[in-house]
Amino acid sequence: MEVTNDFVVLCLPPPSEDDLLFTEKKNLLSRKTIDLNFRVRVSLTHEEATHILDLIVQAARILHLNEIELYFIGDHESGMLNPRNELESLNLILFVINSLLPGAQADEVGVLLMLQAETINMIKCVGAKCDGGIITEEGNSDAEDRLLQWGQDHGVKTKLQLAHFEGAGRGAVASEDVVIGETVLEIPESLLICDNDVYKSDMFDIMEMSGINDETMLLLWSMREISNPKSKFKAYFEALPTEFNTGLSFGIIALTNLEGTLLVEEILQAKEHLRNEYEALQCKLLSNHPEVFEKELYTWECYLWACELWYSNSMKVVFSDGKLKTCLVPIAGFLNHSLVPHILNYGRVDSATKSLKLRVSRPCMRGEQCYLSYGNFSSSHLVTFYGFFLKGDNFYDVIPLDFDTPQTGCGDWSTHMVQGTWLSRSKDPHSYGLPDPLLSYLRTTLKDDDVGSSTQIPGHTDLTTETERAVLEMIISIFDPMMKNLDMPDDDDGSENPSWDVTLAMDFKARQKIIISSVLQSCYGGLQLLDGIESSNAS
Ligand SMILES: C[S@@+](CC[C@H](N)C(=O)[O-])C[C@H]1O[C@@H](n2cnc3c(N)ncnc32)[C@H](O)[C@@H]1O
Repeated sequence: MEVTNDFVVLCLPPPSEDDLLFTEKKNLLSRKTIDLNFRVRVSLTHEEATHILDLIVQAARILHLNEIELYFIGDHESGMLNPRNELESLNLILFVINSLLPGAQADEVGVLLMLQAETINMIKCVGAKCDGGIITEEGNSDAEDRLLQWGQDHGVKTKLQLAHFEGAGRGAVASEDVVIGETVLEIPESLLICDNDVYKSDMFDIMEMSGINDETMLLLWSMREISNPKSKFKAYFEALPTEFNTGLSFGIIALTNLEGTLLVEEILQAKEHLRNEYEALQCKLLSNHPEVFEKELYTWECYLWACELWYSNSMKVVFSDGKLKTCLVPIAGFLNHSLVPHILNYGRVDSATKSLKLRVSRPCMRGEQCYLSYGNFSSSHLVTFYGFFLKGDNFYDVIPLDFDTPQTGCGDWSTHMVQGTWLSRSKDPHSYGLPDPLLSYLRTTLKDDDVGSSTQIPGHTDLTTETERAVLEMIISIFDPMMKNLDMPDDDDGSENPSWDVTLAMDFKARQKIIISSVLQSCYGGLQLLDGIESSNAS
């Protein structure tokens, strides 16, 4: 800690050089003239503390940007971007404050406590926007009870219990109040299901000789292990669902309903890839070693089930030996996903206790569903690999745009994209809810050089109505056909209650239409704005 008489200096860590967005973050901080060292006067009033905290949060938000967030953040915007970024930012600030407190002088403690209380308050406000889900059933099945008991017998410590939630299957509920930073679930490293278990099995040598990669080995191993009565993980396997209902299991009517969306391509490509892999395995391995790979355990259906299990339930964890492994995590596998999660970062085994500790980044009250973040996934990724998507705003639902003309002097973005324009935080009417990098790319590409005939936009010396019109019309020309494709009537399966996949496909398509329609509406609104400027200029 650095203490200078009347000030406490609160330092946020600079962007890491290992961060792929290191340069972009440095540049953004410098464009916004944000310094990461904040001199906080010890005699601050509450109002002044709130103001300085606001500046600190703005800096922390930049440090936690991912690529999509960086694309959409405008240079002139402020305020919360999305719950994940906000929770990460506020937790970093809390960490910095908490690490200053033990060494603080008496007069510094007051201001630090004020900042700490305000940060916790902000974290609670982010959490208040989360829908905890509706419990449809309490109490567990025998298999779930056996798994929880097995966990307890093997050193799992938890403040969670199970419940069933509407539309989400099982989920975890806090059995007592859990405060920020507290561990809600602790699992010994030895209970994580990973490649170590494959290495110990009699299948390993055959698979290694056949050149099978680690992830496929895990799939093949789990396909047999699930029916091994002596498996160490019997209780885990017995508590798994018999069907996963992800996009990979969509039937033909559901896929037909998705026509016109990028999701249909994503699912078909993923499925084709898996089918090819399976067929290659059959030639290479399954038919040559029937004594190990028993025919009835290694059907295409079983292979697809195992893929769905690993895609929807696995986690990437750094083990105590420093190796990053994909693993199945008993009991943690009951946690559902949210865009306003309690557990954000869980990817490292604690080397002191040799256990994976899942800590909460926002409080979880007794009886409340405790959520995990599976990652910054779009709805299409969630549908394909997890079989659901979230009803609220998903910041990662973007529509990529391909342009032939190369970039010239308008940032380093190699691809462009849009998201629902209602998510834009820009107050400038000439942003039309669209991202800055896309607008500057199109403005440069479509610039009208005939300055004489152009009408300048008031307040924007560099913008003319002609160029703006060309930009908006270009975007409309891309999104109008997309909307028409999606406007085809839905093809339900003829029953009053369409099957789960058809319902999910129709819901997904409806969401895509809302996003595309928001882009079109914003562009048409922009054209009207330009009409108004031109007509007032003419009169
Ligand atoms: C890791 S498991 C979580 C436990 C799971 N609900 C169960 O009953 O076994 C992941 C699966 O849970 C479901 N899921 C997770 N989060 C969800 C959410 N927010 N809404 C609906 N379903 C969700 C999806 O089916 C997903 O594939």
